[in-house]
Amino acid sequence: MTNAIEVTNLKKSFPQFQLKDVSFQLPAGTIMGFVGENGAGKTTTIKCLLNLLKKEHGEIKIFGLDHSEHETTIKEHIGVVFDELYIPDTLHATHINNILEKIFDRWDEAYYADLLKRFKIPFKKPIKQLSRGMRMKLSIAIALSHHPKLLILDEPTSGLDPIVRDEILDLFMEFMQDEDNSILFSTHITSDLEKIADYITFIHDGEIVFSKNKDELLYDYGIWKGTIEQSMELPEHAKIRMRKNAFGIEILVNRKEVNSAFTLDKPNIEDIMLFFVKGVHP
Ligand SMILES: Nc1ncnc2c1ncn2[C@@H]1O[C@H](COP(=O)(O)OP(=O)(O)OP(=O)(O)O)[C@@H](O)[C@H]1O
Repeated sequence: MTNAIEVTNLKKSFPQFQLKDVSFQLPAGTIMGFVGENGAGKTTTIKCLLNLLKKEHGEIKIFGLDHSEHETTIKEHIGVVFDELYIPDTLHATHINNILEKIFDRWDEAYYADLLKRFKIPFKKPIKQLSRGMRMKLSIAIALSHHPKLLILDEPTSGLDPIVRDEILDLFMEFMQDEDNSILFSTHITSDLEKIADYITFIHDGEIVFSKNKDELLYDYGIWKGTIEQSMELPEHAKIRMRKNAFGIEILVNRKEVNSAFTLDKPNIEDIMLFFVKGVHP
């Protein structure tokens, strides 16, 4: 399987923040959720991928090509959505069509019009008069209308109600019907990822904690609950992170290393993130 994105040892520093040797691969034909708390480095990584920020070190390949050397070719095949629409807000959807058909060789005016109709976005209303949900849907329609092979989405569903989020997730699933298409999707809404992601990459304080197949991730970890004394019976090497709660302690464990006599709860993505961010080494 080829990779849509390959990031190797990416470094970027700001005065009070560093991306530290960020590496991950997004296999073509799959969806990766990119998660981490506020300020963890998701947008910085995405901006480096898109060459909107200059990396200091490392290698970034998109469709197997260096992202900077082949920037123009690559951008013809990428659709990008940020959490806001960075377009002058006096423009309306028809103006945007007239501009983008001159920029993208593969701009599909009919498909753009279809998406606007489907999302009930008015063709002739200035962007500033659209609701947040409508602006996001417009942004997604724009990203899809030159038939990209890769969508890079930075919190595309944040601040949207569950109905609109569901419509947008459906559209992403439709996009994935072409089996070469891929999505990198940064979000805080981990339940969206539980629905659609194949891989989860978790960044914490500028470092990748894991980048794993979602099903393996959810299967490999378990949550054990009990008292400190009872926890002594768990093998030390199985324990990953520990948290205290009102009733005792919870330990994130490597399920394969724990005897089946122990009862383990199934974690979700949010549980796993919380253990890594708030938990301590046992
Ligand atoms: N241009 C900049 N100059 C200085 N610091 C910056 C700049 N851009 C981002 N940062 C800092 O880098 C860190 C990572 O920011 P980033 O936007 O990548 O996080 P994020 O994971 O996308 O967060 P959020 O979920 O809140 O969007 C933050 O501490 C931020 O303040």
